[in-house]
Amino acid sequence: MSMHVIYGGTFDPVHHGHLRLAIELCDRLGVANVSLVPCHIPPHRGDTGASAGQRLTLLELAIRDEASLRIDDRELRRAGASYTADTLRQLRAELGPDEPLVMVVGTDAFASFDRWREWDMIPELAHIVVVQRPGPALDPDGQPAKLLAERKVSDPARLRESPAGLVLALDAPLLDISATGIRDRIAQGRSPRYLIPDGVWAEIRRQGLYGACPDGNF
Ligand SMILES: Nc1ncnc2c1ncn2[C@@H]1O[C@H](COP(=O)(O)OP(=O)(O)OP(=O)(O)O)[C@@H](O)[C@H]1O
Ligand SMILES: O=C(O)c1ccc[n+]([C@@H]2O[C@H](COP(=O)([O-])O)[C@@H](O)[C@H]2O)c1
Repeated sequence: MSMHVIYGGTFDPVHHGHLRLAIELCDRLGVANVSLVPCHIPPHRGDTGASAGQRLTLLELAIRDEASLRIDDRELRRAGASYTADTLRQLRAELGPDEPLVMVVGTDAFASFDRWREWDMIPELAHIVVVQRPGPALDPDGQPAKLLAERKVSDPARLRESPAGLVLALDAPLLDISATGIRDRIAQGRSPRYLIPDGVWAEIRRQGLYGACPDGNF
């Protein structure tokens, strides 16, 4: 039985931390591809530095030569805030009731999982892979930690045994890169090279995104 894996984010801009994790997920979960799902209007955060269309263009440039990475632009085609429960419901309707569906989040995003729209529906629709990122540990008394404790598995193979409902805490090596750090760097006139793909940086400069100077040094 195949398994569908989605990795959602604002990707403002996409960076090598995201891309490396997506490749690592293919290996660890044993899937041929992972779908990156850029959000249209991110819930629970302020305005983005680049528009949804610009973030999509950067993502397309980033994965152009990588067959195992796909873009699922369904959130960009929906008006309003991009709620993950809506995305998973749409995907579940397309995949049918039996195919395992997996959603990937970093610990920073999972820490506030109980503030997501219809969060308690999400484990009914998908498995959750939580990837450890540097930062504060989960509040042991909070709902996300409870969900993890109740549904935790450590073997990725378990995800193939049911369509939804399990939480896999994945200890993958992560690159210490954040989109915030990249936006700050660019705004200060410093180079983000080797943190993001060269094609993404060239496009950021071409469009003058995040305060980049189009004529500046590569
Ligand atoms: N370096 C990284 N390695 C692995 N996962 C990451 C990394 N950076 C972000 N993620 C995860 O990718 C998803 C999307 O992240 P997002 O687009 O918000 O990137 P970000 O770098 O955290 O951005 P920002 O700094 O703007 O918050 C989240 O689940 C987040 O935890
Ligand atoms: O559905 C929600 O209420 C919700 C609230 C916060 C974040 N999310 C999703 O979590 C993913 C990571 O979010 P972010 O802000 O770290 O890019 C992204 O796909 C968001 O759409 C979803």
